[in-house]
Amino acid sequence: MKSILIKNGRFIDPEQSNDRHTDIALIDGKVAWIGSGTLPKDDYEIIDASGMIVAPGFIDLHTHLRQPGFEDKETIATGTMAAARGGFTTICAMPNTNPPIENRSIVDYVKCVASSEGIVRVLPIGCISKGRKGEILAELGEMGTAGVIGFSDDGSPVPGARLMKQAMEYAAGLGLPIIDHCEEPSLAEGGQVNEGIIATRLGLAGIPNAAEETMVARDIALAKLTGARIHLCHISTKGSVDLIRNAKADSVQVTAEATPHHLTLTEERCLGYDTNSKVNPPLRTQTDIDALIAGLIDGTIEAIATDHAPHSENDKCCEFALAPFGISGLETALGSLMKLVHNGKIPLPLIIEKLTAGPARIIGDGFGATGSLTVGDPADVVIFDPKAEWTVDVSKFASKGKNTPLAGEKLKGKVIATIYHGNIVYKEDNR
Ligand SMILES: NC(=O)N[C@@H](CC(=O)O)C(=O)O
Repeated sequence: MKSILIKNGRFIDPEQSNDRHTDIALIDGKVAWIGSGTLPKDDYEIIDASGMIVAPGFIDLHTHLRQPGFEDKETIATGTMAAARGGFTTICAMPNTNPPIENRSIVDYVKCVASSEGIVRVLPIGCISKGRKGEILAELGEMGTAGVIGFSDDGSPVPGARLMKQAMEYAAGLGLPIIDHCEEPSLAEGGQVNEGIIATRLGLAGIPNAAEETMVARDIALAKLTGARIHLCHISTKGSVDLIRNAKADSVQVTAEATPHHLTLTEERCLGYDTNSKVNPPLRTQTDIDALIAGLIDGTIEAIATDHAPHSENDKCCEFALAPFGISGLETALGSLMKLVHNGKIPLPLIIEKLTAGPARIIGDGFGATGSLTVGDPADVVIFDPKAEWTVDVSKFASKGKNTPLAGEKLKGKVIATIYHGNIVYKEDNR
């Protein structure tokens, strides 16, 4: 492995409150030197990061890798390549695969394929219930021993409060979080887009805010009762942000994530019946976006996670009501989020924190994702140009999922290189 010297970049590491121009040396897969004292002598590959941001590699708490079972949509190989192109060095793999990640052997399978075919760190998440059916608990204890970072039936809620309570009790005993897809099924059933005037104009059934908020409220109550740690996935409504803020004030152990699409796109995106705008939870309103942004700023929401949900072109090429939910998000995350920086809504260091230190704290120690760059840390680094403009060309995606409503859109902010454990796993052409 060749040592790397990153020169002249603006180094932003929110965990260390670092924001300064400095050089960084990476040796043997670790951060070896940051700017002060004598640079260790070595035969470095030099990366000139003038005008660029140098930050800890991004961490995605919510990625659908689809393997095993849905390799036509994505594989661990293609999903980790997409992650690298998006600046992510750690991704957490959701268990709605086939078979689902519901016991030790499937956790081992994902880890094994990730170590041989993946190019960034993959941390599996185990199911809460067997078959994600919400009926009986999955093998939480053995999956905990096998190294999952938490438990989730993501893609489906856990409808029964009693089972969720039991899951929380077990997860708390294992010191792991419940990673919660909050959706009240009887309210969401049949819904295609956000409930409101746009759904009416489209003639599609709506999914009300309350479908999410009812479950957020229930699971906050259960977390308070059990003392468990819960992490709420893809929060999309103002009401959810308010509930989480109040729960934190009440010392409930709750954390939350928002996605780049829920932070930047409104329900109007669905007006052309573009199935690539169909996502669960649905794109909401500007009021919700403003509340999510306020939640990021005041710490109610700790992380930005992509909910990368790749689907094949065949799956999405159909009537809106028949299309699966999901947006392919790893490769457009940074460019989308930079809109919020360029229009003054969120400062750049805060966006970086929500992609690094924020998710790292939720994962916790012992999984290798530090979300920070101090000497001795794994050399997981992203280098990006905050001003580079580019057009989203899905034919260039590494992901098999070309399903993004941003196809053809101009974004400003581009990953130039991603380094995982001291290896360059992505570098833009001609750099
Ligand atoms: N977020 C999505 O729109 N889709 C997810 C699952 C889900 O949460 O519905 C997927 O796995 O495709």
